[in-house]
Amino acid sequence: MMGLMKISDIADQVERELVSREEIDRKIAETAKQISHDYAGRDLLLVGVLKGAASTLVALADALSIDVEIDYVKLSSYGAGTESSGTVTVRNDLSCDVRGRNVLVVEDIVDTGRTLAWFCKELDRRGAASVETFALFDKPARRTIDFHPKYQGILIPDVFAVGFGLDYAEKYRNLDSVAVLKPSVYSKETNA
Ligand SMILES: O=P(O)(O)OC[C@H]1O[C@H](OP(=O)(O)OP(=O)(O)O)[C@H](O)[C@@H]1O
Ligand code: HPA
Ligand SMILES: [Mg+2]
Repeated sequence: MMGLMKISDIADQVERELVSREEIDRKIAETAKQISHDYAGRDLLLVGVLKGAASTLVALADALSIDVEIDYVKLSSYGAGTESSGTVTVRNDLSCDVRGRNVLVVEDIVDTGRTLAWFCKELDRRGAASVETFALFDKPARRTIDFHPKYQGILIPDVFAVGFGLDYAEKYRNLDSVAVLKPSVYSKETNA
């Protein structure tokens, strides 16, 4: 692994590690194997939900043994804070037509479930042949919508997490594992 930021690089800001890099690598490898098996011989379009899913999508695509097409959509519901606004908006749309395609939506995290539930419905509306989901991290305690990704990720407790794509105020996405920040980080960053 090249120079991704590690917890030791920002030890002053981190309270504790939540998910190790080894656990992430294991989950990605296991899921990639399952997806390669499930979609063998079929067309597959991977859709990463920006910005958070970028790290997960690249890691997953690298671990697949089947050929796939890749596209991205930018959705947003959280803004700069730690609470979902409740409204999902498309900030940058897909560059392709999903009509008749098998789509696998790739996310960093499923939290309330609003983003994935909304986007899956939208893909159905656009005429996708099939729509499945993978979220690398899963916070079931926070669900407000009954949503279960087909490929289940690593379960995490009801705490705000950063790293491997997950941000706080657009920072920490390039941390190589997942951590909980010290409360002092949140109290300092009012308008930074
Ligand atoms: O299950 P939910 O409660 O909908 O939360 C999950 C979504 O929230 C985060 O995105 P965010 O809107 O923060 O955008 P980002 O990916 O650019 O950080 C995350 O990447 C998921 O897309
Ligand atoms: O715990 C989280 N961290 C960062 N972004 C998020 N979006 C939903 N939950 C989270
Ligand atoms: Mg975010």
